[in-house]
Amino acid sequence: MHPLEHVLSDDAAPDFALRVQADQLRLLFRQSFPAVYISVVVALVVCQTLWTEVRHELLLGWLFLLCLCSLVRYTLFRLYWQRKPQGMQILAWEKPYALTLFATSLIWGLGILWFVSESTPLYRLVEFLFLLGMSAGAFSHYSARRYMVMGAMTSVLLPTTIWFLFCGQSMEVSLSIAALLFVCVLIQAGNAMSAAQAENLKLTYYLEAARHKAEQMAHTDELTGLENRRAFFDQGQALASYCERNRRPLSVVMIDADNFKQINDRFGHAVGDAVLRHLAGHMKARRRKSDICGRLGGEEFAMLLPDTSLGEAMLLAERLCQACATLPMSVEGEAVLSTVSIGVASEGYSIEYLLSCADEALYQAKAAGRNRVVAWTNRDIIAS
Ligand SMILES: Nc1nc2c(ncn2[C@@H]2O[C@H](COP(=O)(O)OP(=O)(O)OP(=O)(O)O)[C@@H](O)[C@H]2O)c(=O)[nH]1
Repeated sequence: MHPLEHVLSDDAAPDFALRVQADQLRLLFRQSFPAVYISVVVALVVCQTLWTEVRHELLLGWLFLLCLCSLVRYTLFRLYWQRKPQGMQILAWEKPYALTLFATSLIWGLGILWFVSESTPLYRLVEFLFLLGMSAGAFSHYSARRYMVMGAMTSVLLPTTIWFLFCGQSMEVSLSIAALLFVCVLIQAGNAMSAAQAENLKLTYYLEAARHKAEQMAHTDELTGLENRRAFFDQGQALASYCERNRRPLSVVMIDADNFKQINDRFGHAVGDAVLRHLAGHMKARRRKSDICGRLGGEEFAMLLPDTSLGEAMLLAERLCQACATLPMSVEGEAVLSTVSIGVASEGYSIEYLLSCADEALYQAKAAGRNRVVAWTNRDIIAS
């Protein structure tokens, strides 16, 4: 288990292994493009060096094959930059990337093997040095994906190394043993690098997810998923300022569960919590995107409605009141009904003042027998 895993719930932790794979592939596309050119340039140098040593048609045939494969790889990179695959889409590019990489590496490995078999010992040494250089290049370019670096290095180096090992010449055998050691060391270093990089990426994802969760927790009421009191006031004030600047109406609806203590006493606190979530569900079902719905504390809720007149807010409040009174929650086969009393106000642009008006109206609704909506006006209080 990762040390940061305990701060994340299961749904907050996406499939990090796949994300690592996708990001490593993205890194490969970014860092390995120069290898397409370098491979062709080095191949030209090889041909020039071996021009007097190896048959020309063999050299040119090999160079042609290598250029063709490099062209396919170049096209792959161009397509990748044009399409810019997002998120996990990039995983579909892994196969063509790996196939073209292994094809290029094999052309190198088998081509030099052929040249070696036609060359004098001095040229064999030169050819082998080219191979060592190419496999070191593969290490630096493809280390982001372990199997790619191993595949590329072994395809380049192994054919000639094996040929050297069994050709019976002492210098070639020594070279092949040195090359095998070289490959082992590079593979081990490649494994360590790739694992460290994967661990770093995972750490970044965990920190990202933990920060996102902390941000959510800071403004969300854990029980109902609505905004908490602080967020309601913070976001509410910004919304109120916007309405004031644009001379738009702003209303607040304050909701309080009726006789909630009795529900807790009769069914227990857990059922009481479920009833609060049920009430919050009714609010969520009626909110517009621009509305702010919050739990102010205990069994008291509020909705801040921009662009909404008192009459429109009354309509919404009455529907909400009716839904709470007619759509009970089922607990172990028994219907649990919790009515609500609601106070509505549309008076100015101060959240504190709006809430105090709505609270006054709510108090009147309770006093008048609960399960009703009362609107506050600056003239008088009007009951629906
Ligand atoms: N289950 C549960 N109960 C809560 C929570 N917060 C507050 N309460 C309870 O809500 C009840 C509120 O009781 P009162 O303030 O007397 O109000 P009421 O019983 O709804 O009566 P009226 O508001 O006058 O209709 C108390 O028993 C609190 O313990 C909560 O998060 N979960």
